[in-house]
Amino acid sequence: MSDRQATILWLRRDLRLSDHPAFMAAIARGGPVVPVFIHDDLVEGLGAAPKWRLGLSLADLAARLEAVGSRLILRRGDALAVLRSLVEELGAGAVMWSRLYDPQSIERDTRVKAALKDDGVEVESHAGHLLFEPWTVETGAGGFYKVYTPFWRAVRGREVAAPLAAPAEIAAPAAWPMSETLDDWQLGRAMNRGAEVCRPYQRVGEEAAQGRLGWFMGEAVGGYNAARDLPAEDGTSGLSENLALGEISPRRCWHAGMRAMEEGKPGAETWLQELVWREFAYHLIYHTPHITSESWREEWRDFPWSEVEDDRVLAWKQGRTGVPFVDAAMREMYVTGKMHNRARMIVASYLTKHLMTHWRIGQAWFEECLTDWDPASNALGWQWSAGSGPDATPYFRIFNAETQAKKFDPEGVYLRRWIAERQRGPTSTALSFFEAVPRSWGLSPHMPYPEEPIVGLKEGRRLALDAYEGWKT
Ligand SMILES: Cc1cc2nc3c(=O)[nH]c(=O)nc-3n(C[C@H](O)[C@H](O)[C@H](O)COP(=O)(O)OP(=O)(O)OC[C@H]3O[C@@H](n4cnc5c(N)ncnc54)[C@H](O)[C@@H]3O)c2cc1C
Repeated sequence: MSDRQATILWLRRDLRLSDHPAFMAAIARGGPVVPVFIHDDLVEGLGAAPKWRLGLSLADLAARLEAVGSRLILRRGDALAVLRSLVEELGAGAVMWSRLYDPQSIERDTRVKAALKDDGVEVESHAGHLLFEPWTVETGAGGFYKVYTPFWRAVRGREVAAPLAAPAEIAAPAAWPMSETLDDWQLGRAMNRGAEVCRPYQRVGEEAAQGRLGWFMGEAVGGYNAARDLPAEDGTSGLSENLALGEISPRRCWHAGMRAMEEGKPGAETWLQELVWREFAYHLIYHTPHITSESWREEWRDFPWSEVEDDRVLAWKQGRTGVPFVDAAMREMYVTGKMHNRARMIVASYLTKHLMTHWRIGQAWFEECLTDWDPASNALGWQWSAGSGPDATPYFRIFNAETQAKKFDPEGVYLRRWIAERQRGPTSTALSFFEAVPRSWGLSPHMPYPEEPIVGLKEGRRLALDAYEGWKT
């Protein structure tokens, strides 16, 4: 065995053992494999909820690795500096990782790859986070897709390789390098008392994710077409948190969906289409990285959105706008770390249209609060809702939260679940919002619910349309 046979596996958003091409490639090199997670500036910059959720995932992965005789090494610092020092300590000959596609990760990974190669280290980046690498899907004219439906048509018939099994054994180095601990990192610090409230809603790790996928395909996908629009129902897969951190691979999801489709389950194709929305979001973030920070359509960059975080924006964040559907959804996110997709569209519409506030403010708040936060899907979701993005809903399509509630929550179950103030005997779920929020917000379930919306639905619609007309001309 050469003295450069050890391989470092740099884990990031691929926190699983099965269907992990980079892991298998590291094992195939034949020497010991040292899995490492680096707490660098990108991790430091995560919002409170996704950072806390990452910590739960790392703890789960560390336990899984130990069960197969391996370990998860934790190090804090600049990624290149940490990898260089581990290469030196271990005498490692190679570093491998699964690719990421957001602009910050690409910038970092390109720099790290070039420097390690200059040092004479073998470096390989592998697929694993997506079904289709963004540069492999091209329009007839040779460009990238800007519209979802032709993107879906281009990929739906493609061969997707079957998921790989988890390694049964991972060779360990003669001596494990020093590791920091998750306790040292305190990834949940910014969650404060919210962590305890939010914890029961998290389905953490590979085993839980695969179990949920099995449940969804067995019990729920058949009813997905109708249930996916009903925020009070448990009618969607709930796998976004697992996909965001790579606790489950999209390939595993794809194959499960395909099997359900072949079995004639009615919602399966729609579900696969949703999975491909995630791919589309990554296709766009790769080809047009400005989607994360600027209105994707250039002409929208001077739209008169406010970027001031005034009292109305605070009311939106705190679930106190006086528009029950909006408030229920914002509270759902604060308590569970997730929000139903229809609710995401409604709160985004209310912020960017009724409150005439820039989508970036909403994007940043979601980044703070979502345990399924994903750089690509969040950016696309916001720009789609605001009207500034690719294949976006037209700006003048303004959701009416009241009509939406009547249609998709006709019995008011979702509203009662989340808004305590409007009830005599509120549920513990509704009350838990007040246990999760910062004390500094000064909220209590005994406060009266706002009598009037901060901006009425009709009034806000008119203001938004007037602003749009004025801007267009
Ligand atoms: C303003 C806004 C912000 C959003 N931010 C995020 C985010 O930060 N992270 C995130 O994962 N999703 C985001 N979405 C997309 C969507 O709301 C969630 O993916 C979905 O609610 C997750 O629930 P689920 O796992 O039960 O989905 P299912 O309905 O079971 O769908 C299966 C999977 O498909 C993908 N998917 C579904 N809908 C979409 C979509 N519209 N766009 C992209 N991928 C999709 C997800 O990975 C999801 O897990 C956002 C949507 C909007 C409108």
